[in-house]
Amino acid sequence: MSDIEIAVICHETSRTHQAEQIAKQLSCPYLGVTTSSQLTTPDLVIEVTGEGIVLAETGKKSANPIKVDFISGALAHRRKYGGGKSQSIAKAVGLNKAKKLQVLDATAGLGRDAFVLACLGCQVTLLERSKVVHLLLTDGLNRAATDLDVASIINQLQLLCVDAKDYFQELLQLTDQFDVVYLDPMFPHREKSAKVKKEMWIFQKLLGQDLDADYLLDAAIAIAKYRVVVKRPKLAPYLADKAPTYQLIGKSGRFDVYVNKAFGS
Ligand SMILES: C[S@@+](CC[C@H](N)C(=O)[O-])C[C@H]1O[C@@H](n2cnc3c(N)ncnc32)[C@H](O)[C@@H]1O
Repeated sequence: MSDIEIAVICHETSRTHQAEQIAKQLSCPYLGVTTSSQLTTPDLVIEVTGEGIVLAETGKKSANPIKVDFISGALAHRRKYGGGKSQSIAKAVGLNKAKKLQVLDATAGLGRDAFVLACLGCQVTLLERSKVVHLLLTDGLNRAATDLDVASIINQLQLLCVDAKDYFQELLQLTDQFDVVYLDPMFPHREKSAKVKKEMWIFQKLLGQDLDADYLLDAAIAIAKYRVVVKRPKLAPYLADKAPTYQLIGKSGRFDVYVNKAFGS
């Protein structure tokens, strides 16, 4: 992981207590009531705002702050018009063959893939090891849990702040708990979209690359009842250099599917 500097700020005095608590939790400084564009250091700030918790760059050029939003924007659009079980992610986890799946998303990130899977009926346990990302995701989940349209979907998600390597060790004693293990470790992005670039840049600045990702594959295969799905950029090498049983290839990304056994067997 990278060792970039991060601090907490808030937009209104009424949020001071919450911001101080978050700073304490993350063991980083609290810089008071201000905005990211008014600061030049540190590199990144967590902004506690009336509309939720945001991760942003400091400085005048700060744009596209990262915030988890399951209620509106791209994920709301995907929930309504995303194509249901004909989407690649649905086929990759096996929703064209099994109706209800228990999925372990071992690299939760901003929870977008997990949310899509929950919209399609999966129960998803999410693991996130970064305390900052876990904070953003918890905030997004809490806000969405009070929204009438998405609350029932959010109920299908359970988030844990843990390193998947430790969690996998515990699971080796309890086989068959998860039908599918889903992995989407960080990989340097080459997509052209400015927004994605900026967001990935902030994320890579915060997290670095997941250099231990190869280790996750064998452990995931050992615990998944039916299959492991790995999301990769289209041209990326296989995780752990291991060829999958088959692939689903899209425009910019692909899913590598490692089958342990057929559904129902
Ligand atoms: C590319 S992001 C995942 C994006 C996610 N699929 C989404 O839809 O938002 C990868 C995330 O996995 C987390 N991660 C990587 N290795 C992990 C591990 N061993 N245990 C838990 N989380 C991990 C990183 O901190 C990062 O937040």
